[in-house]
Amino acid sequence: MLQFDLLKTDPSSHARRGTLTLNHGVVQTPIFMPVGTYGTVKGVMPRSLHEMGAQIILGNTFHLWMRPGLDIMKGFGGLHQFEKWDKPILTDSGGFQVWSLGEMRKITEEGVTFASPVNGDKLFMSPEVSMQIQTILNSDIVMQLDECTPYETKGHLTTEAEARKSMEMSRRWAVRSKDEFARLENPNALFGIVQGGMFENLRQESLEALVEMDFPGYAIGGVSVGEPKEQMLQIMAHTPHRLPAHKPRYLMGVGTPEDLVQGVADGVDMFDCVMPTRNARNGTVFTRFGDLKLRNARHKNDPQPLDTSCTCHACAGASGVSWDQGGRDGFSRAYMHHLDRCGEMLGPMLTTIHNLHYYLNLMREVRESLDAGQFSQFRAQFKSDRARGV
Ligand SMILES: CNc1nc2c(CCNCC3CCCC3)c3nc(N)[nH]c(=O)c3cc2[nH]1
Ligand SMILES: [Zn+2]
Repeated sequence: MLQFDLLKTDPSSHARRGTLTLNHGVVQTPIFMPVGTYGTVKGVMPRSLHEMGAQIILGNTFHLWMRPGLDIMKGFGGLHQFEKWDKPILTDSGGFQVWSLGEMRKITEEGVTFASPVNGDKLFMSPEVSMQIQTILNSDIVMQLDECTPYETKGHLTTEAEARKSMEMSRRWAVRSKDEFARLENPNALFGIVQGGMFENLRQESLEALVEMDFPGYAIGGVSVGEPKEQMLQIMAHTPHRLPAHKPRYLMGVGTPEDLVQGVADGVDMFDCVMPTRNARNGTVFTRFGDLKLRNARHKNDPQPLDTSCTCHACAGASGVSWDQGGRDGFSRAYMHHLDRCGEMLGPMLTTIHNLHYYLNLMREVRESLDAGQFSQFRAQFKSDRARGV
């Protein structure tokens, strides 16, 4: 089941404020969705995800199919019980992940054949198989199996003809995904995925065909695949606001804090990205006033927390009072720099909590500015804060 209620639209952009009601709960949009590939948001306990305000997290069909496998998933009645997350979950169809296997796969109209990266077994993924797996996972939002059209292959830019071929196969796989989803009587929501590469005419054809099929929600795929930033911004400016206003729009695999705010302005409701979690593990920290590299010696003796405005456990400790508000319970940059230098596991645990809290809090501030009709003022403040430097 899926119910999307549009609460407010911003007069000076395509930004909108909404509420998404799913089987496992209600999600306020615009929203950032933490990525939990193997059934865990790496290094973060579900209780911490609740504390930082995570409303929906991502799982991955491909990875969970490989390990722990469908029998175990079936035994637990799905991913919620297995990973002890009781709020909504969105699963990707596995297409993008199989593509990332590179040479180890063979694509035909029927589906994708590939060698398991876990034990080398020959495996086959089709729209039907992907729907069967996602039904066992019982995710609240299911993604169709699609082909993520590459931006370039071995230095050769994807041509319009190649992008068309790929987009048309994804459209045929959308039909097969929808038919199988219905045959399985899955009570959750299936999203169609718009493809078309960097070609606006193909994006238009793709979205029109998917809208015709009347999905409960839509994703924009095929971006953040190594294309120049301005090309991604061009697709963001073209496609999201042309999708049905009364249905949720999900931009896959995007992006930096700036990309998220721009995406909201372009009419996007949902985002996922590995940046906050992956960058946290290599000591790159997002803050209101710019990004910082923990490894840098300038942090060696700095008593301030990662972000002086932040109320997360790393920056404000148990009191939750930020440095700027007089709080002194957070960990210092000096300590975080030390943990990074020593390779201590507490380091990535704390930077992950902070980075996720930063992304989730950014979206909370976006929602509040939309509620107050202040989104354009928020964007100006966000831009100047981020340029201030840490
Ligand atoms: C990082 N850039 C990017 N990601 C893309 C993704 C993956 C989005 N993230 C999924 C989570 C990661 C692990 C658990 C699920 C894409 N997925 C699909 N199905 N199609 C795309 O065109 C597609 C395109 C994408 N571009
Ligand atoms: Zn913090």
